[in-house]
Amino acid sequence: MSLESIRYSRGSLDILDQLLLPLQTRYVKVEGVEDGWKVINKMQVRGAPAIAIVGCLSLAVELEKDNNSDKKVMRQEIEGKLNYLVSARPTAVNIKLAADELINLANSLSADETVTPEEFKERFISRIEGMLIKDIEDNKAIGRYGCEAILKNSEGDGPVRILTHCNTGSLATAGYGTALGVIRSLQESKRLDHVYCTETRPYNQGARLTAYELVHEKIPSTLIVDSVVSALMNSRRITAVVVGADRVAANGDTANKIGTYQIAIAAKHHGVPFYVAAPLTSIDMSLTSGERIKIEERPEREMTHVGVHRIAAPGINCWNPSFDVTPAALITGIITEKGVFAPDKLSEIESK
Ligand SMILES: CSC[C@H]1O[C@H](OP(=O)(O)O)[C@H](O)[C@@H]1O
Repeated sequence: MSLESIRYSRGSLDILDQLLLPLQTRYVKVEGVEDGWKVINKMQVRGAPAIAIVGCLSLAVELEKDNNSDKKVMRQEIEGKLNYLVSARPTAVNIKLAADELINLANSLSADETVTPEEFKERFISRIEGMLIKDIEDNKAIGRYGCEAILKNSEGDGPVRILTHCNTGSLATAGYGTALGVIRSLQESKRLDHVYCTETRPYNQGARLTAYELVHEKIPSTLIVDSVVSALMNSRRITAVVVGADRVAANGDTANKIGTYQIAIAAKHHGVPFYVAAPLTSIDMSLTSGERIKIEERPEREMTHVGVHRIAAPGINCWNPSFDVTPAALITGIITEKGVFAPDKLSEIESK
């Protein structure tokens, strides 16, 4: 059973505070959209799919308590709250796509005179609840397709070694994970020899979260410092790199956790296949290339301190981009719930 980052029932939402992991397991109650924005912006919950799901669920719990009976007012408030939630973190596209879908739903429910205010709320909240279930189903499909592709692409039928970056597991999604879902599928197929996970400075998603998930499930793994990646590829046979995504542009350029780009360069140099695992909700076909992806810059304190302890010299300037963009040319395949696609073939997904 993988870790539960989101606890939801109609009218009630609690999230696992990932800033406290792995030393403390504490859930934080989310009573509405204000709370939703805060837990996303502070990165108490993080990961592109989880951000979208928690943001929308925070609206669902708020709407469940709302006794408003004017559909037009509800529609207007929903649009404003969703646009507010999207502003919590700019790079991941999932919450923007979810907001667009829900605003369209609210518009059609409001315009349909046969729909009562009670039905409006019920159908709107049910759509959001469906996202929670669909994300897990999508991740299981990503896991299967990714496992199949890596085994097909590897030499012989021996066990494989995977390198991953950041956290893309149950703590970044509704469950099972994207890149970590591929790793789980390889483990279930008994073809996984070893996983190497990077620390992923400065938030340490790898050291604190991915390592936590891997140890929790007894998956054979080793933690490495971010700067060891090239030395690892040079000294160990790495079968493939599998990472997640926050926003994939139409040409396959992919924004992901800072450090992903240089791992892709090292993989190219060492002839290691480099896969991005992401649901369709992470693909932004409105962007022609990765140049237009907004890269979030986070507070320098996340670099200069570990907890309350300062580790960087006072007064030094800091630059703390939270993501970088890996060009499509460095990506072997994009693993989605519809299958694995070459980066320049994303437009074919719709027809699958
Ligand atoms: C399921 S992939 C999620 C994606 O989000 C992470 O970023 P953050 O921890 O800042 O939300 C990282 O880029 C992962 O690949």
